[in-house]
Parts: sequence; structure tokens; C-alpha cells
Amino acid sequence: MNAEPINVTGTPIREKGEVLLSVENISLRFGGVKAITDVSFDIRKGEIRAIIGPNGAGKTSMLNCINGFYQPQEGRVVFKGERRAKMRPHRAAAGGIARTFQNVALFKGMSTLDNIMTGRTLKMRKNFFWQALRHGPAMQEEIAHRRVVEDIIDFLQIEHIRKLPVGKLPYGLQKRVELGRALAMEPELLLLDEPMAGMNLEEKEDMCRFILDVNNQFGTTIALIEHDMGVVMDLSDRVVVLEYGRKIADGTPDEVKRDQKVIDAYLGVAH
Ligand SMILES: Nc1ncnc2c1ncn2[C@@H]1O[C@H](COP(=O)(O)OP(=O)(O)OP(=O)(O)O)[C@@H](O)[C@H]1O
Repeated sequence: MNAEPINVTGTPIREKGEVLLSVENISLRFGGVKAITDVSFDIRKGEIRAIIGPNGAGKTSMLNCINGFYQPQEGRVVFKGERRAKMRPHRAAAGGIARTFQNVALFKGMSTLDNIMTGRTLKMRKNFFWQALRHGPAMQEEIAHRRVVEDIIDFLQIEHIRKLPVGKLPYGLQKRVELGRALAMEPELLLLDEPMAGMNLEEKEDMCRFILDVNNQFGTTIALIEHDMGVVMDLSDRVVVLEYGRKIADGTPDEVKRDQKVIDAYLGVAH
């Protein structure tokens, strides 16, 4: 029997469960531009999966295929055993996929609390008359939603900014609020597009800790795009590497960082 595998940080690799989502032979084109060419990989339940690659490699396009923003011309996304190629973003969200964006996409004039509350919308009853009833069961339901949002605010340690308009907050805190809004959906799969982009060292460390806590405490599966290789190596269980829209490597952080194709891609060497 082999010894327990060790990752680059020296900690044991966490054993992850069955496949939650698989990307099967996806190709995506914009006119003549091939953004993704025949890419397949899977995301296992409970893992942190990184998608990396040089600029223009197709990483954001891949997240957009996974949550239904883009419809690939070929291939499919299978989520919890169900085909999702024709899935629209709101249906992916209702099915348990939440995401954040490369550039923060919040309602700048609204408070932290109200922005996070918008993440609950899909969980609320849509019936106008139900919502118009400001007493009885409708009221109980609203209280329950508010409790979830308050728990998230506690978890992310942003009580002090709960009433402030997010447009006035430093960038690192805006990213944290955006994470809060995604968590309010209680997602099974959380997609994070460059969660540390534009952050200083301290903000990055905080965000890393929150991502690990979300994964460990809530069991949320996470797929993230990140350019900071130190962060990728420390956070992720497995890494898929794209270059010019093609998959060039897939494995543990330790495996991919030793892969010659990955080294060449990051040094800009053609092969
Ligand atoms: N909406 C679009 N219309 C046309 N071309 C697009 C569109 N979105 C992406 N592309 C092209 O597809 C390719 C992949 O882009 P994508 O943004 O997915 O890469 P990326 O790896 O996320 O890059 P970065 O790290 O710079 O964010 C690029 O050549 C890009 O110019």
C-alpha cells in the first residue's frame, strides 16, 4: 500500500468524492476565433479545482460554458448526471451553480446587506401575492432568508460594512461581498473567476482563508481561475491547464508544476 499522497504544501491531499460536473469535449468559437477546442475534464464533489493558463487561454470562456452564459458549438457539460449544454445562467443557478466575476459585478449604490440579499432571490417564492403578504408564513420566510444572510455576513467578517453602499468600499471588500452574494445561493458548485485579482497581500490571504473555509466547513465544491501560482498551488486539489483553448495538463498541483508543457506555456515557448 502506498503512503498517503502529499501535496506541495506538505499537507495530505484531501480525498474527494464522485464526479459532480464533467466537461465533455467542449469546443467554443466566436466567429473565426477558437476560444476552446475539444476540452474535457471533471470536477469532483468537495474538491477545489483550479483552471489556469496564460492570458486568452479560454479560462473565463470555460466558466461561461459551465454556467450557461455561453453555449458551446460542440460537446456538453454534465452536472449531477444531467446534460447542461442548453442550460441558461438562471437555471444553472437554481440547480446549484453560483459564480463570481473577474470584475466585481455588484449593485454599487446598494448596501452590503442588500447586495448579499439579492443572492437569495432564487430561493424566494416568486408569487407576488405571497410576497405582498407581510405577515404570517411570508414574514417567517423572509426572516429565515435574512438569518442566512446575517450568518454569511458573520462568516465573512463584514458586520462593520453591512449598511454601507458597496461602491464606497475598498476593492478587496467588494470582492468579499461578491463572494457573500454567491454564498447566499447556498451553491453546490461555486465558480470563482480570479477571486484575488487586484488585491494586496493581506486581502489575498484573507480571501484564501475564506475559500478554504467555505470548502471545509460547508463542503462546497469550488472551481476557480487564478493567476497567482502560489495561491493555486496552496489552495487546489487538482489543476487543469489550458493554453490557446486546448487542455495541456491536468493533475495535482505537484504534477502540473513539473509538466514540461506547462513550464513552456508559462515561459512563452512554442511547442
Ligand atoms: N465574447 C467574445 N467575443 C469574441 N472573442 C472572445 C469573446 N470572449 C472571449 N473571446 C476570445 O476567446 C479567447 C479566450 O478568451 P478568455 O477570456 O476565455 O481567456 P482567459 O484565459 O480567461 O483570458 P484572461 O486570463 O486574459 O482573462 C481569447 O482569444 C478571447 O479574445
